[in-house]
Amino acid sequence: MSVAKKEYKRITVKSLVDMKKHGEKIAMLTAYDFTMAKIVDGAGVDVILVGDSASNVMAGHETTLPITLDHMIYHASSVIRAINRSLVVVDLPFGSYQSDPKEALRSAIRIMKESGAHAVKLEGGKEVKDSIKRILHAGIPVMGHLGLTPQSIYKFGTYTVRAKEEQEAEKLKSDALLLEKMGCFAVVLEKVPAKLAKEVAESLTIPVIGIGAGNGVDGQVLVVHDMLGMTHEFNPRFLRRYADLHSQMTDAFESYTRDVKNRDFPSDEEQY
Ligand SMILES: Nc1nc(=O)c2c([nH]1)NC[C@@H]1CN(c3ccc(C(=O)N[C@@H](CCC(=O)O)C(=O)O)cc3)CN21
Ligand SMILES: CC(C)C(=O)C(=O)O
Ligand SMILES: [Mg+2]
Repeated sequence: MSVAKKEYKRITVKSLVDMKKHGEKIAMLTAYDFTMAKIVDGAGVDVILVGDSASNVMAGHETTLPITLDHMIYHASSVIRAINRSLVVVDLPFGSYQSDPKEALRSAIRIMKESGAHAVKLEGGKEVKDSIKRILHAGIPVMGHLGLTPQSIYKFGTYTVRAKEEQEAEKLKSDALLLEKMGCFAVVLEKVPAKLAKEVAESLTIPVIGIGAGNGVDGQVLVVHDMLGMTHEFNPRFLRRYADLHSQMTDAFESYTRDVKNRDFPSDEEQY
């Protein structure tokens, strides 16, 4: 099951559903800029998420709430210019889809038209079903996002595991089914018990992409700066670091500073 059975020249929303059918796991990472997206795409990552986590990682905000639709379009258009193969999904930011379905559709259309992205993602289930329907009716693919939904952080107060209680778990299961029934092409499950996430993945035909949702789902997503070890103060249990860029970059910046101060850089060969 672990070996790719098919070469996908360009990933489409349909390829992802195919991958699930064939038992091929889906790899997704975030990217917010051209240079990073070029590397992520070139490495064969299936889906690039232009996440509203840019609010934290790029802009330094405490939460994802402040980032605007204009900011998301700027990030997404930079990413789109870099990619050859990956499917690019863009988060609808807080405030751009919750008020009413028409505004949700207008926001989704702006993302598609002004960035060239392939799909949008938004947080929530039943509460946002009319908005999701409206966007889908315009022919825009929608990815759902359930479990820990950071745009609702002030409702919950913490980033703890979600859906540990029976009632919340039941709501999550019915929301996941609703998203599939409406026509979403995939759903992200964030920070929920692995057993529940597996159950949801097995009950759906659309892929379930997990972050802190265990190994029983159809794919995984991480924030690229986290998995590269750049955000060394962010330490959730679900995070696996594939590089230690914080220390490598610190070493590089310290060496550069030393070389400049010592008049070692530039050398004779590095000037005209
Ligand atoms: N850098 C970054 N990585 C992310 O994965 C991410 C963002 N930013 N911003 C938007 C959301 C917020 N996400 C989060 C935020 C916190 C935890 C978390 O586990 N925080 C604490 C534990 C909190 C608690 O248990 O009360 C931790 O252990 O770091 C997980 C996902 C995921 N997203
Ligand atoms: C953590 C992922 C799923 C996300 O929504 C983001 O990066 O904004
Ligand atoms: Mg997000």
